[in-house]
Amino acid sequence: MKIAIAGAGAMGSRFGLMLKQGGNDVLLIDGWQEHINAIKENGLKANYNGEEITVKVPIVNQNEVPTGEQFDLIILFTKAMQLEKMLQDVKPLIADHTEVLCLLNGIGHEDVIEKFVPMEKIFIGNTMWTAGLEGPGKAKLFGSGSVELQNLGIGQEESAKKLAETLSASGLNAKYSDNIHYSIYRKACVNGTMNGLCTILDVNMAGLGATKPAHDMVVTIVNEFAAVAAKENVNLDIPEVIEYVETCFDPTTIGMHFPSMHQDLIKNNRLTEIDYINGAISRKGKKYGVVTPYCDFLTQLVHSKEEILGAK
Ligand SMILES: NC(=O)C1=CN([C@@H]2O[C@H](COP(=O)(O)OP(=O)(O)OC[C@H]3O[C@@H](n4cnc5c(N)ncnc54)[C@H](OP(=O)(O)O)[C@@H]3O)[C@@H](O)[C@H]2O)C=CC1
Ligand SMILES: CC(C)(CO)C(=O)C(=O)O
Repeated sequence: MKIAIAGAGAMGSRFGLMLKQGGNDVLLIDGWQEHINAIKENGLKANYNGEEITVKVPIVNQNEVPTGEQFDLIILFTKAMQLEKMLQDVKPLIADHTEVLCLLNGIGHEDVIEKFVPMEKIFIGNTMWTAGLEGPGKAKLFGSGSVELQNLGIGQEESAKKLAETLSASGLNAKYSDNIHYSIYRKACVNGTMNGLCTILDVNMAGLGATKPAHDMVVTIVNEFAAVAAKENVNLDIPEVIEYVETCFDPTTIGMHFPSMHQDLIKNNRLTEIDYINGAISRKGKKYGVVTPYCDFLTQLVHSKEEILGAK
């Protein structure tokens, strides 16, 4: 399959690497020139579950996407605030048959994608895979993960199932979800707790889980997400979601991971996706008349920290 990864940071590199190793024809697309140069010169390097590997994979700057090339699949893996610009830049690659899969964290990305891609070609989902960048062209990939996805367009279930099979054939452990809005809210509860709290407290997920107030904070935040989701007819099974969120504390699975928001702000001094996670719940809460004090406060704390650190 001919696949473009639009946004080849940590996660785009992971998916690109695994899909390439799985025999697909992969093109990475990104905007970070130093990273592009490093991959062009030395290949994509990765510490892959403890083993140092190099994979030769083509990469282009999003300002110079090849005209005349068409892709079967484009996987969107930018940060939420970069999504619209990326879609504008990759527009020439979107042919009539091109399927577009969005696996970004956060809520409501379909509103942006719909401006560029016909509904029947849009697939949305989320992932529990993790990844980090050690520097330009060098990824750190450990542990295992999963993907859930569904079609947005009516009658595209078979295409969504095939897409999940394609990802799974490269070891990405993908499955079709028959209620992706539920899955996205469920995953957003993971990010709404782990990402902001680990960033403010400067710990990994296992470190957060080892603190006494962690459980109460998780319970309160999940309840705020659930109250907002219910207004959109997504009825979260709150005890199950809390249990799911707290699996992230396990140091033997993904607990040692510093969430992507921590990587952004604390490691790389970059702005965060908080407005698309807890901030989205605050905004929706105001719209629906639901109070969300923890999400409001966490959003404010992360924005204050961005200002203090002069993040860009
Ligand atoms: N990392 C993780 O473990 C997980 C991340 N996600 C989600 O996946 C999506 C993509 O995240 P992720 O792969 O972590 O994003 P990254 O921050 O690794 O990459 C996103 C983009 O940021 C820019 N960039 C990244 N690092 C630097 C740097 N040091 N200096 C300059 N530019 C840089 C690059 O583009 P540009 O130069 O154009 O800005 C890059 O394409 C997000 O929605 C995230 O929440 C989901 C699950 C796990
Ligand atoms: C759940 C978690 C923490 C890892 O998949 C993530 O989504 C992130 O790092 O942003």
